[in-house]
Amino acid sequence: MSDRTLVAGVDSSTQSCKVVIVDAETGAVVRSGRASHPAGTEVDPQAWWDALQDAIAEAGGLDDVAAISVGGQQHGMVVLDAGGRVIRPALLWNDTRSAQAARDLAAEVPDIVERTGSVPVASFTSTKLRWLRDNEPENAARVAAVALPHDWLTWRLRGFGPENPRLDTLTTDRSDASGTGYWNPTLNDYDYELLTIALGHEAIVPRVVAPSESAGAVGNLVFGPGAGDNAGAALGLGAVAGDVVVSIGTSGTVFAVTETPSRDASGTVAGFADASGLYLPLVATLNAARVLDSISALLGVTHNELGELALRAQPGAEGLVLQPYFEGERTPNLPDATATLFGMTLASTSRENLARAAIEGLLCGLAAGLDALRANGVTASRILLVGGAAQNPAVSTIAAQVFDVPVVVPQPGEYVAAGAAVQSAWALTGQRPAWVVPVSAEPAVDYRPIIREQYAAV
Ligand SMILES: Nc1ncnc2c1ncn2[C@@H]1O[C@H](COP(=O)(O)OP(=O)(O)O)[C@@H](O)[C@H]1O
Ligand SMILES: O=C(CO)[C@@H](O)[C@H](O)COP(=O)(O)O
Repeated sequence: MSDRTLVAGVDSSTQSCKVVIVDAETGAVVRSGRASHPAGTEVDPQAWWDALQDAIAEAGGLDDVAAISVGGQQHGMVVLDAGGRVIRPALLWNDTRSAQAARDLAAEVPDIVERTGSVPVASFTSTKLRWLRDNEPENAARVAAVALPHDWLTWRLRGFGPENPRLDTLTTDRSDASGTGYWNPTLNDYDYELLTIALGHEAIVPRVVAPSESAGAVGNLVFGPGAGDNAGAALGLGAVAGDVVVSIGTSGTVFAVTETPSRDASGTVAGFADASGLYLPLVATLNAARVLDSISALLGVTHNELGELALRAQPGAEGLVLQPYFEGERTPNLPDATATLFGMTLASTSRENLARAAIEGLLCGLAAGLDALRANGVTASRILLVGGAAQNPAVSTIAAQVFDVPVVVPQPGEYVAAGAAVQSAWALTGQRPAWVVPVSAEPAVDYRPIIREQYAAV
């Protein structure tokens, strides 16, 4: 039997659950597993639990693992009754039904940006609680505790649930707490009054575990605090000042680790916290990797074939511009928007140009996010490009044409799960590990202003 110490990290993301088991000394992945989540913006958390069990089993189980930490999609509303039962399916970050509730909360609490660092949007948990209060009052009345996806999975893994409903043992971390809409990043604590304003009554919220602290142990298995997925990726990548992470998963996100909190009154930049004790100003779009899923399906090609088509077209796709608001949009805040294709002429309307317009459109949304971060004081020396769609060579090539700073593509990997594994090692040893992240591609800067100019024009 090996004498090396193994730690696990989980990413319970929108589309799937990923588990990595790594060498605590080096961070090298020893085993991994993955299982799909159901589609839709409303999901029974039991499906995440089942997927987690499957992914852990595929990763060879936890018998020889010393610590585990769970990262996950942010904001999802998991409401529990006094018996620890889930009251209704979770509303996910990309469910836009609470758009009006977000506007209502912003109007009722004029100093909400000072108090939470962010203008509320439909993604945030607080707006989902307000929607519940207004639309399902019987369910709202039963809410005894509110948790996030990573909080609930950690609690279940620690042996709690309807069979052992100790709501006071729920835990979270400051990165995920900061996305609820009722947490104050400056005071480093919940704003309980905002929670009550949202839900209509008081409720238990998970204890916020510090970055180096353990969330508990079961037998010999130590639990790290867990994190929101974007903060997890920042940890997994070891992002430092000057690094701006661009993640192209179900969501598109642009974020950086900063020493000071941000408060963008325009609502473009969310003033989140990171998972190391610092801050994580972040811009999120609703339309990212699935834009490419959709256009690949439309063209009847694989992702790689879509990339090949796109690279056969010229930058700017002969004027064809896809504004990819397939699921409404969060940034800009247009929850009811739909996608539009501009600039169709007989010459521009080709498969190659459509493939390129899809990649350019999703990247232009993210480049606008970079502009907003910069306007809020973030320095960008390079882009770290991650997430499912970053694995596509055409995406990184075109990213080097859309962003005006160098793009670095780390070795393909599950960086949210890797960040959770960092937390596991940190909780186990008391020391934050400094694992090396190899780079897989560094396309030369090839900035083509025409792409963003055309997009801005529509
Ligand atoms: N080579 C590729 N090109 C484009 N998109 C891809 C590629 N590989 C995976 N994807 C897409 O990436 C998405 C999954 O990315 P991931 O970061 O795991 O998402 P999430 O964390 O939101 O669940 C899926 O929509 C998938 O189709
Ligand atoms: O809402 C946000 C960030 O504010 C999203 O980034 C979610 O956290 C979901 O992430 P993915 O599952 O798409 O990676």
